[in-house]
Amino acid sequence: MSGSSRPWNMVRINQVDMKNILVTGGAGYIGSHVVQELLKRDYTVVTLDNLSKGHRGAVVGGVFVQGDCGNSMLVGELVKQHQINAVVHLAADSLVGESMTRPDKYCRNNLGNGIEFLTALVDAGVRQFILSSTAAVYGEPEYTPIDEAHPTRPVNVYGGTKLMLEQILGWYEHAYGLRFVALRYFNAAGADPGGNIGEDHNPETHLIPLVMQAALGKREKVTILGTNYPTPDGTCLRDYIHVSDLAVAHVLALEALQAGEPSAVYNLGNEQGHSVREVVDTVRRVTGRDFTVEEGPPREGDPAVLVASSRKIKDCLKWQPRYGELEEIVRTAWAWHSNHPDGYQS
Ligand SMILES: NC(=O)c1ccc[n+]([C@@H]2O[C@H](COP(=O)([O-])OP(=O)(O)OC[C@H]3O[C@@H](n4cnc5c(N)ncnc54)[C@H](O)[C@@H]3O)[C@@H](O)[C@H]2O)c1
Ligand SMILES: O=c1ccn([C@@H]2O[C@H](COP(=O)(O)OP(=O)(O)O[C@H]3O[C@H](CO)[C@H](O)[C@H](O)[C@H]3O)[C@@H](O)[C@H]2O)c(=O)[nH]1
Repeated sequence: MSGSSRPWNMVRINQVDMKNILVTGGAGYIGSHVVQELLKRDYTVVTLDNLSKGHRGAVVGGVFVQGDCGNSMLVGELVKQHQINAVVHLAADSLVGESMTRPDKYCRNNLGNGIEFLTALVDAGVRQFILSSTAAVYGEPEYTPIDEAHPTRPVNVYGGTKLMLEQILGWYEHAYGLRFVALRYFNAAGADPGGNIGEDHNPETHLIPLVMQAALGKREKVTILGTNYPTPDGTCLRDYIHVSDLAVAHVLALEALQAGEPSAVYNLGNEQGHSVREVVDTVRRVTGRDFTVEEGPPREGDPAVLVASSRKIKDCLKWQPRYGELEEIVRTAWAWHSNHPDGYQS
C-alpha cells in the first residue's frame, strides 16, 4: 500500500493506557524473560507466539495467543481488543548456521512475516516498536569493541534479515511515524534466577546449553567449532549477556519511546569477549563435572570475534547489567538446566 493511501496521521493513537504491550515470540527463551519483567512492572501483556520453537509453559502470565505474527487479521484484532500501545517483536528464526542452508526460511519468517506484522500494526494505529536485533548485523568486526557506528556487513543470512528489518523500520518511521528501538543483542545466556524459566531449544545449537547438557550426561560430548581463528586460543570470542539484563533493557527502551524519545539503535553486551574454550572451562568449574570435548571444523557464517560496546545504552537509557561476569551467568544457567534437565518437559 502506498503512503498516500495510508492515512497514518488520522489513525487514532491510543494514549489512554500506555501499558498494554504485545510481545511476539514471548514463549521463547528471551521473550519469556521479557514478558516476566513487563509483568513485574505492572504492564498488561499479550503474548503472541506460534509455538514453532517456544513453550506455552514459558509464559508466566498475561494473555497468551497461539498464532503467527504474519497473520495481519489476527494482529489487527489483538491490537483493537487489547488496546495495544506498543510492541516488542522477538518472533523470528535465529540460528546462524541454519540460515546459511535455509535462506528461504529466514527470508519468509523474519522478513515476510515481519513486514506483514509491521504493516498490520501501523494500520491498527500502533506507533511504538521494539525490535530484537542482533550483533550478527555487523559481520566480521573492523574494530572491537563494536559500537553502533560500526559498519553493518552481515556475513550470514540471519544477520542480513535483521538488518533489513531495521532498515524497513526506518522507512515506516518516515512514512507512518512509527518510532522504534532496535536492540542489537550479543549472545544471550543464563536463566532467570527465580528458576522457573530458562533456555530450552529443540534442536539446541547454542554453546552454553550444549555444554550444560554434556555436563548433565545428556550429550556425549561438546564439539569446539573451529580452533584456527585469529584469537588468543584459536576459538571464537563472544560477548555473553544475561537474559534478565536483556529483559530490563526492553523495559527501558519502551519507557524511552513512551516518553517521546526518538528512534534509536543500541548494542547490548557485557563488553567482554570469552572464547569457546573459556566457556567450557567455566562450565567445568561451576558444575564440578567433567565431560568430553572434541575439536571440529568451523561453522559457516561464524565471525571470529563479537564483543560489544554498550556505552550508548548505558549513557542514554541508564541501563546497567546485574550479571557482568561469565561465571555468574553460567551459574544461573546451571541452576535452570540441573533442575530442568528436560527443559519445560521436566
Ligand atoms: N538467543 C540469542 O543469543 C539472540 C541474540 C541476538 C538476537 N536474538 C533475537 O532475539 C529473539 C528471540 O531469540 P530467542 O533466542 O529467544 O529465540 P526463541 O526461538 O527461543 O524464541 C523465538 C520465539 O518466536 C516464536 N516465533 C517464531 N516465528 C514466529 C512467528 N512467525 N509468529 C509467532 N511466533 C513466532 C517461536 O515459537 C519462539 O517462541 C529473536 O528475534 C532472535 O533473533 C537472539
Ligand atoms: O556446539 C557448539 C556450538 C557453538 N560453538 C561456538 O560457540 C560460539 C557461540 O555460538 P552460539 O551458537 O551459542 O551463538 P552464536 O554466536 O552463533 O549466535 C548467537 O548470537 C548471535 C549474536 O552474537 C545471534 O544473534 C544469534 O541469534 C545467537 O544465536 C560460536 O563461536 C560457535 O562457533 C561451538 O564451538 N560448539
